[in-house]
Amino acid sequence: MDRKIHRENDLTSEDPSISGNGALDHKNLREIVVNNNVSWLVHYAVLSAVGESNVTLARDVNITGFHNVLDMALEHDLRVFVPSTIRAFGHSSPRDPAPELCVQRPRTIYGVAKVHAELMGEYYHHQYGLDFRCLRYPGIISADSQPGGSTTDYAVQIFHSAVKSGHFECNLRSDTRLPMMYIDDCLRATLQVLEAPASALTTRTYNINALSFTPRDLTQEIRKVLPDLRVSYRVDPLRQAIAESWPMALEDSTARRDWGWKHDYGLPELVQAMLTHITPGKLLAQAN
Ligand SMILES: NC(=O)C1=CN([C@@H]2O[C@H](COP(=O)(O)OP(=O)(O)OC[C@H]3O[C@@H](n4cnc5c(N)ncnc54)[C@H](O)[C@@H]3O)[C@@H](O)[C@H]2O)C=CC1
Ligand SMILES: CC(=O)[C@H](N)C(=O)O
Repeated sequence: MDRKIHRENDLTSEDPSISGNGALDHKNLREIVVNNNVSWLVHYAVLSAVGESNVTLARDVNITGFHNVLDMALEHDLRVFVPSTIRAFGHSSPRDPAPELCVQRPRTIYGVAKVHAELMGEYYHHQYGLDFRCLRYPGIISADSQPGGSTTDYAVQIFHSAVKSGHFECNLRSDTRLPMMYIDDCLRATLQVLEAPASALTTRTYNINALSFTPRDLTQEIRKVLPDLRVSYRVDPLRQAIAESWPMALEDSTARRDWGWKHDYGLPELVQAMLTHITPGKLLAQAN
């Protein structure tokens, strides 16, 4: 990519070049675009798990914020990438696997906003020629960021607990299978789709899949390294219901065919990478 990818900063950013509401601040967004010679808008800003408790704000950030991005893209001839999610599906979607094109009736403001983004991006692509690209991410597993309360976060928290106390209390049933992906695969897929020639793309919203596992599968794999790990289950009925409305896997043959998507991390590699990154020293530093 010849020009910069600029990350919109969040509301609490200490970056002096950014002020106000990030993605909601049209003037500020324009300044960033112009001053940084931006060519791609990579739009990650979102209210996810917390969105449900403040729907008005979630609507502003997740829907109005994306409208700002679209307007800016047309004004300045930019290309747009936005991630979507397994949350863009719902109870009435096929679950194993979820195809790229199917019924999507999510019941959270986060999921509804993501479907909205998929459709608006595709509309702008067909109507105005916007180069819009979107990947539906599975649950992303990363050692770098602390779990923020999302339903897939158990699969991050378990590593921190395993190293810190040797005990993890899981809020999902042991047989709940969800699609997941290690962060390195996610970032590589994102760069790959940004760099793919437009002529290779047969759709603008792609599913990407890596691995699917249950809390029990994950526990067994971690125990190969940390045999003393104890896991107990206290199921949160709300979370369990949410997880059961999501796909267990995503059908991603189009991405594999169009731009060569292929994940590197299976379950053993993911566990190895997470435990390598989460050391007791790091956990101590985070606690202080
Ligand atoms: N983490 C995951 O498992 C998955 C993530 N995704 C997508 O990836 C993207 C990043 O996800 P995460 O890092 O997990 O989310 P996150 O919730 O950790 O981060 C979202 C960021 O948006 C920022 N933000 C909120 N309001 C803003 C505003 N008005 N202007 C600018 N920034 C604002 C927040 O401060 C936060 O830094 C999101 O679009 C999410 O939907 C999709 C599927 C799975
Ligand atoms: C899949 C997601 O978008 C997120 N990680 C969540 O669990 O809500």
